[in-house]
Amino acid sequence: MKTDQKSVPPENAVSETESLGIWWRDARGGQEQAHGSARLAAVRQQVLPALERWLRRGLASGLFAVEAEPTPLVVMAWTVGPAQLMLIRPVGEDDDALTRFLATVPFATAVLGHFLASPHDAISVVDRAGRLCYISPTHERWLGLRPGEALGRPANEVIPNSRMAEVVSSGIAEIGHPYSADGVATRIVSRIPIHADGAVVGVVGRTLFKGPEVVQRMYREVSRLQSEVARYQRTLGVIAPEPESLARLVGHSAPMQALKKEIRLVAELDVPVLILGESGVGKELVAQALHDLSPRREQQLVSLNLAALPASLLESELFGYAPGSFTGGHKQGRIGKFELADRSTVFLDEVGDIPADIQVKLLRVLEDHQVERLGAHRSRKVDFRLVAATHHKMDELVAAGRFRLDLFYRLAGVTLHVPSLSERLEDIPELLTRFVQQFCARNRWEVPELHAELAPFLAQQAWPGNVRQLRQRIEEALVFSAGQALERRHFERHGAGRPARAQAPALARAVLADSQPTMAQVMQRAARQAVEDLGGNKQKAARALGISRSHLYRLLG
Ligand SMILES: Nc1ncnc2c1ncn2[C@@H]1O[C@H](COP(=O)(O)OP(=O)(O)OP(=O)(O)O)[C@@H](O)[C@H]1O
Repeated sequence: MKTDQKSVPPENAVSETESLGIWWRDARGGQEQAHGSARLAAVRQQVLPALERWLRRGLASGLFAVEAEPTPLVVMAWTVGPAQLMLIRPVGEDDDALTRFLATVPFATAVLGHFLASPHDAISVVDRAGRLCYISPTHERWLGLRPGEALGRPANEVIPNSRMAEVVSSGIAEIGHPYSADGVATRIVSRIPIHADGAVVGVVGRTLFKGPEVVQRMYREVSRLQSEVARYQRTLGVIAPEPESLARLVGHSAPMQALKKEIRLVAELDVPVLILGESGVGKELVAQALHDLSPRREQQLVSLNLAALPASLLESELFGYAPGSFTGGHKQGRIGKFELADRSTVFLDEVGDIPADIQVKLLRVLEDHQVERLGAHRSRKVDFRLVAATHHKMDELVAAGRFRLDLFYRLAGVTLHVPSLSERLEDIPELLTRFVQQFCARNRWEVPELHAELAPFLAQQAWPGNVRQLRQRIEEALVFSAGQALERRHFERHGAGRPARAQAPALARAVLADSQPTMAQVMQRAARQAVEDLGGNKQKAARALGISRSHLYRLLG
């Protein structure tokens, strides 16, 4: 055991059983008195040097330990006028923690003093009535109090939002609570009830001034790490294999990543989705992905292109017809797309082209999911999810009175916008590689080398037909590359500088023939010319123009 005193010789030992003794000295007259154990006088030689040291520090009172056999002694000392008074007692095994602390730590009072005066801790003590009986200087300064000013006052009058009185009543400690004087938690507070004889006699409050800064530092560090993890997760999201349906949608440009994220989010939900975007951007692939990632994926997606059908057929395709309801129909009647899509998704492509009378019927079906076949007198409830797509600007159609606003709201529970190729030219290298690989796989070709200048060259071209047109141009170039390395010249075989025109000669001719046509006129003329050039084969004409068949039908009128 460490003390500031040498060991007392055994003959001067104070036994464990000896009781408290009082020693008194008149500093001026040197007069001494001792009361208590007769053997107390025997430790005088050990106690006095410790007392002198304490006196030299000029303190009015003190606590110190003195080593003795068989037990150490605790000395409490006071200066009263010119006299010094000491209470001396041995430390026993049953002594409380404080006494043992005092007896075993030679600088025990300095430790206690540190706690009371620490700039990082504020201490206050209330009695059982919740009145302040001690408040440390640090706490006084923080609260703007003069020394001793708050003593005897209720804690909740002096300390904003104090809970000392509550802890006196409950007797339950509150450890490490955030404390706020004015709504912003800047301190950590512990309130500890002190029990004596089975009752709460007071509460010690301890406010940590340094703690919150540490907590805030940790919080900042955790936030930094969290955002780092999120960044890695985002990166991994790109690296990790995508679901197949999303992988079919080639492209990792920022707009495509955003779109894929939205698809994942929306797919799960049973809301109608309207997919918007120019012709050939991949709206159908988006619709398929929405279905494949939805809870309805076990069933087949049911699709219908509304622009590719004459109005007379559209109604029966959508809603079906009852047996014998019209001449030329199947005898046993026919199920419509909505019924076919029971527990699945129905995808209505080119929904902006739907005739007005069918818009009304469609609205009715969307409102209550009741489908009535043509010529039938009963309707049937069908559990379908609707996904629709259009290249039209729907607000313009609605403003022109060509599309019902109420139907638009029904369709567009959520709208997804598919970016045009010009908005994501950085996807061209990936699209080029994918389309080349797919073409070669289909035709059992070896994948040719792709010239380095190819992707930048393609990115410089205009792609009014978007990805569909790009794909068609790549496949055409592959055909004429005859298995050699794919180069720019394979895209320029028509001699035109711009592949967008070169692959659509009819369109180029139409543009050159008339110096002032509107774009719509140019497109219309090009469509007619292409159909004529290709012997009336609309499928081939659409391919040659780099547009969808439905788009071609629209142009032909
Ligand atoms: N991101 C893409 N990744 C791979 N292929 C794509 C992508 N976008 C479009 N395509 C391809 O382009 C062609 C047209 O796609 P799709 O039919 O989905 O376009 P769309 O927007 O529905 O066109 P439209 O409005 O003319 O019907 C398809 O061959 C499709 O595979």
